[in-house]
Amino acid sequence: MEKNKHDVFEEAVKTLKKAGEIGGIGENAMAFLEEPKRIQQFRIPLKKDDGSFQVFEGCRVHYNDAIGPVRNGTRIRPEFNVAEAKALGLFMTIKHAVADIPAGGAKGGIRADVGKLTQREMETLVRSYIRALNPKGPWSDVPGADIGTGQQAMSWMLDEYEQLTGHHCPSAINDKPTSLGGSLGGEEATGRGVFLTMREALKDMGKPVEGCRAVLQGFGQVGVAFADMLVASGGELVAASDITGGVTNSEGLDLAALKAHVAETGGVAGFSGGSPVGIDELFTLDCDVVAPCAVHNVIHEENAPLIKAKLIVEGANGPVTTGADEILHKMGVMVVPDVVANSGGVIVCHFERTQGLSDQYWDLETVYQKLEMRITKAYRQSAEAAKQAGGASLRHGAWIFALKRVEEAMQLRGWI
Ligand SMILES: NC(=O)c1ccc[n+]([C@@H]2O[C@H](COP(=O)([O-])OP(=O)(O)OC[C@H]3O[C@@H](n4cnc5c(N)ncnc54)[C@H](O)[C@@H]3O)[C@@H](O)[C@H]2O)c1
Repeated sequence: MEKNKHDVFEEAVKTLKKAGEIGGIGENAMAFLEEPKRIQQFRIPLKKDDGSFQVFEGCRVHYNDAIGPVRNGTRIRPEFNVAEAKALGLFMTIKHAVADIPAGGAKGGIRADVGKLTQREMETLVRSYIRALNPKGPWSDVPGADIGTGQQAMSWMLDEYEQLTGHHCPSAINDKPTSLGGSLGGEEATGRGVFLTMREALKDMGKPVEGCRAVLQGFGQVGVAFADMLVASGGELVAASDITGGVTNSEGLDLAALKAHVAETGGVAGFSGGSPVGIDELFTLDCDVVAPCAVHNVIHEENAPLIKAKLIVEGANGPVTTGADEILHKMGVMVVPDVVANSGGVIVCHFERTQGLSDQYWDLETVYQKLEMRITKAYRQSAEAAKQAGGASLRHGAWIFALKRVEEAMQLRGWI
């Protein structure tokens, strides 16, 4: 997968340019949007517990803030790089706009291997990141979590921010635990959203969720929440894979047993309730829906023509390459794009910030209800924009809808 890491931003810009062309977005808007508005880069020194010393590279991309303050995403992994942050910052800009969230897109992170850091080193690194970034609060830049950062890291970030500013401000950081002002429903939000957008797409195809046969790549936070809702709604999970391997059962996998197996062994491989299948091979199985919820670029020009499902729902960011997208569109396969399908997390982050600013915290039912309303609307708006663009793909529909909003905001501000 890492062989594609330098292509991530190029792939994102290809989609940007194509959507801009189909949607008639003006050349000034396109010229401004082809690179981020601002990039902060910094180096973080760290004295390690074993007496050694290491310097870590960090960055934060503020892709575009025309429709509101930028938000979200702090990634810590050994391969993290600026191109990745730029691509994800652009995706975030589009995701916010398509879900009618008045926020811009940002992404940042540190190039580090979390597994090789002690807890104290991790805390120091994360606190140093906040000092280097010096975020200006909820009306400017709100960092959230991503790969390598969870609720503990976000708690340290919030504390560091509040120590620096001298006052409490829960809405300055997203993805916090509820005891520090986080929202209920945050952990399962993305997987729920993947399910809800799949349901809308099936509706458009005249098919019910009941009896729908899905294959899932990625048995993590997103994949499991998606599978839970699928099975609870009468659908069948006919194959699942993670980094350890895959398993298939045409009669439907026993989800509870699979979850217990993963909890016990650490992976899907070796589950006795089905037959082994390759981690990418499962995409070409006989099924109605493919849900890639692991990593990017896994559906490409070689395996796209072999896909039998009529619907793909992108739980991961960028799992379908631009080349594969064109092939699938011609084959009549609908792809619910990442910027809509996996926007559940971003939407609940918006709720988290709203709750923090108002000091009023919602129950789970309220969060779920508002999530369903907002993500369904994002899907509908994208489908309508695709139709208006003369039968464009749902991905281009979503991007066109978002780009028009961002373009209008930039025009009103007098930027372009
Ligand atoms: N968690 C969120 O709220 C959220 C929001 C938007 C997008 N995403 C994206 O969704 C994807 C999954 O996120 P998550 O939070 O569930 O992560 P996670 O770490 O909880 O789970 C990832 C899963 O993918 C599997 N995996 C990793 N590499 C793989 C490979 N090469 N082939 C097959 N399986 C592989 C892992 O074994 C694991 O089961 C990521 O691409 C992430 O960027 C997540």
